[in-house]
Amino acid sequence: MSSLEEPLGFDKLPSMSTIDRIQRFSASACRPNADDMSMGNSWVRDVSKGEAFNQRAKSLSKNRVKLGHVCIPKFVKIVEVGPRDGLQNEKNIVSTPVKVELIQRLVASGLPFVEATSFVYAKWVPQLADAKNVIKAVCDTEDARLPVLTPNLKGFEAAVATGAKEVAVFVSASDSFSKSNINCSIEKSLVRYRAICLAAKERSIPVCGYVSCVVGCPMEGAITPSKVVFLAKELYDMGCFEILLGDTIGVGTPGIVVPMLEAATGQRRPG
Ligand SMILES: CC(C)(COP(=O)([O-])OP(=O)([O-])OC[C@H]1O[C@@H](n2cnc3c(N)ncnc32)[C@H](O)[C@@H]1OP(=O)([O-])[O-])[C@@H](O)C(=O)NCCC(=O)NCCSC(=O)C[C@@](C)(O)CC(=O)[O-]
Repeated sequence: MSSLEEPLGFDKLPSMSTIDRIQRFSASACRPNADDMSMGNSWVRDVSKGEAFNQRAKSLSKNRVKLGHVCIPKFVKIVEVGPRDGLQNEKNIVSTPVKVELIQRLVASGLPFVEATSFVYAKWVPQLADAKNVIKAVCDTEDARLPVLTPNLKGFEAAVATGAKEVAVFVSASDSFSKSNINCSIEKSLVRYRAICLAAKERSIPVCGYVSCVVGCPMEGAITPSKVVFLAKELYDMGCFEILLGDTIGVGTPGIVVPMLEAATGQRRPG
């Protein structure tokens, strides 16, 4: 067993009293600062885009504290995705009022980020066909940010017209997964997301960027970190204020996730 695979004993965890309660539970605690929200501009002002991405990635990797020989993050940002990722796979369609209540209860429980729904093709994802009505009902929520998934400009325009204040784009590190999920190649999806980021910038709408299948794909198998690094940089350069790396099918182990994260945060050359 390598040191990375050793379980972290409870005695090594910081006690909850050492973590400020307000910091843990307030929505603003995890809100990106003005630079983070500015669609990447502040980081590309003085340096080339490649250096900007590396600098940003390195600064993110400083968010760590050492406990014995184990490094853990100083804080963990929780993004609750149940109303979107959870409900999109439900066999029975959940009614709009129940979805709205679910979002409101999640926010009331203290979660500062709740992914509310997605603006996708209803024929493909009928469970979320009521995205407009859900967003109309919750868009004035003040205690949390409620991003929505938008796969193309059509989805982005519909989301913003309905009242969404933050959107997310989602690229896959596997071309096969991309084709089966959004019916286009990785390259074509990046073209779509650039268009979304441009439109979002004009309206000061923050865009976060998902990379899915970061360590494994159900069709292509193992995914190399270099693909993740390439896509994270693409998303960052087009203006995403935050990059989320998803182990979509849950095949990650420390042995493969850690090298991928080190590559993505600029601490090692991607393999
Ligand atoms: C991306 C598309 C739309 C392309 O779908 P397409 O068929 O290639 O699109 P198209 O442009 O050829 O248009 C076909 C029809 O879709 C409509 N259309 C086109 N765009 C939209 C839109 N935005 N909203 C509503 N309708 C739309 C369009 O108007 C047209 O309607 P018709 O004329 O036939 O009636 C489709 O493939 C789709 O909706 N896919 C669903 C993808 C999805 O929701 N996947 C699950 C979420 S991703 C995920 O779970 C991973 C993640 C994020 O969680 C990360 C992780 O877990 O790691």
